[in-house]
Amino acid sequence: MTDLTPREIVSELDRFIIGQKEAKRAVAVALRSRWRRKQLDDDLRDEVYPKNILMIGPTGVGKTEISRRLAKLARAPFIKVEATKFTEVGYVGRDVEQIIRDLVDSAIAQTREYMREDVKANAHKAAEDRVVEAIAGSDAREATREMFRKKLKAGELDDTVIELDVADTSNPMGMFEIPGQPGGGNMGMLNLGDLFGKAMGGRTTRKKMTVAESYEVLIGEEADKLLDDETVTRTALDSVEQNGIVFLDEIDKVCARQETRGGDVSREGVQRDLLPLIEGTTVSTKHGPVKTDHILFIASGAFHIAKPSDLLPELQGRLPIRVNLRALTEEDFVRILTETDNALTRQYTALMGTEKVEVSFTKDGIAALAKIAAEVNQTVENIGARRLYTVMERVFEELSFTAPDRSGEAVTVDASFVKKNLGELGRSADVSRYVL
Ligand SMILES: Nc1ncnc2c1ncn2[C@@H]1O[C@H](COP(=O)(O)OP(=O)(O)OP(=O)(O)O)[C@@H](O)[C@H]1O
Repeated sequence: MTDLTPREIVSELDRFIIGQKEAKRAVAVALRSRWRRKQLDDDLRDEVYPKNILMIGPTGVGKTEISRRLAKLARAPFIKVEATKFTEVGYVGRDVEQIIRDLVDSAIAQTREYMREDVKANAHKAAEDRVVEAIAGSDAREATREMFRKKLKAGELDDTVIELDVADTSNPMGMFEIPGQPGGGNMGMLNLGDLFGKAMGGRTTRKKMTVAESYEVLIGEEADKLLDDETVTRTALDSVEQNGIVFLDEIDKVCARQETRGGDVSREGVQRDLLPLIEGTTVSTKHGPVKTDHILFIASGAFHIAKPSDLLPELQGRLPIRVNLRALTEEDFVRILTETDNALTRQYTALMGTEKVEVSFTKDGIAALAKIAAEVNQTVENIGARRLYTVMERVFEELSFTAPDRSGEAVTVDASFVKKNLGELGRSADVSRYVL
């Protein structure tokens, strides 16, 4: 849970996403509403429902990215699901509950990660003891241990190879489905490795590695020992119920439009199946029941053909906040390429830097990249900012391959570099359909 104000949340999102102000504001308010709800008295708190959002906009303009970044900011469990998945053959109504089960699984992994961070200091000490013991032997005198401990801290032992008993995380017994268990899917699955692993105090395996390598492994292992599974699970379940975010993509594709019949029946069925989750229900998972009442749902779709008003009225009512995201322009592409913290120009420069090739971009080089991306989007198919990835990959193809032979060189990506590496591709819709 974060106590950032809406303005602060938007400014954090600005670091990664260009434009789309309306959507950023909406998610910021939704997150702040959670914080406000937490401040209320118990009885009122249960009455306040999340401000679920419907994001409307073409593909690749930042809908998922905004939601994912928001979740990261709030340390909230997050899952993205395509609503159309449930129209596939073989799916039945209750399968939508799997969304919550998957959310729980990822929350457990995430919670463990965060809690690991918290216990790391203690784990560090325990890992150090194990390394020293592996080097000095278990019956070494305290003075000897101390001497090794000092060397260890100074990094002098990093390349020493030691043998250690570490937890065996491989699972030869695999997953075992218990026949006749109701609920299907994961409910009836038991991980025998988990079961026996715990019952028998964990299997271990003897491994050779350098001290430097062993450290990370041991810290992870020691941290896990300090964390008890029950606390992790309890915290994760609570986090899902109070902070969870479900991103439901392609919701427009499960709209039943009035003029069509047939296949649409199953689509409306999917909406009906999803409804209880959004309205608030209890889903049973192998870790315990989860109430979905306060999970934030962000539904999204292009709504090119169907309209939001084609959604089931009950569903419309549960997605009260509507925001439009606009298609991205050439100018947006220039900004996306340069201004965000994770801008592609930065990524490529850093990646080539690992080969000691110094890449720099000129203004006209970036303008050329943005222009081509915008043109191909227009002539072939508009896939939004995703086009930048394919264009960049193509422009860098040659350099990516030859970089190891060009160590020490400087490469300037200007308009002519872009032109040279794309050749006629950008100009021909027929060719770019396949390569860009
Ligand atoms: N406005 C933007 N600013 C910066 N990067 C963006 C923007 N829009 C999209 N991107 C980048 O493009 C990629 C695709 O965006 P995203 O996954 O958010 O698409 P989307 O709108 O959710 O589309 P879809 O509904 O098809 O999943 C991401 O890697 C994202 O970082």
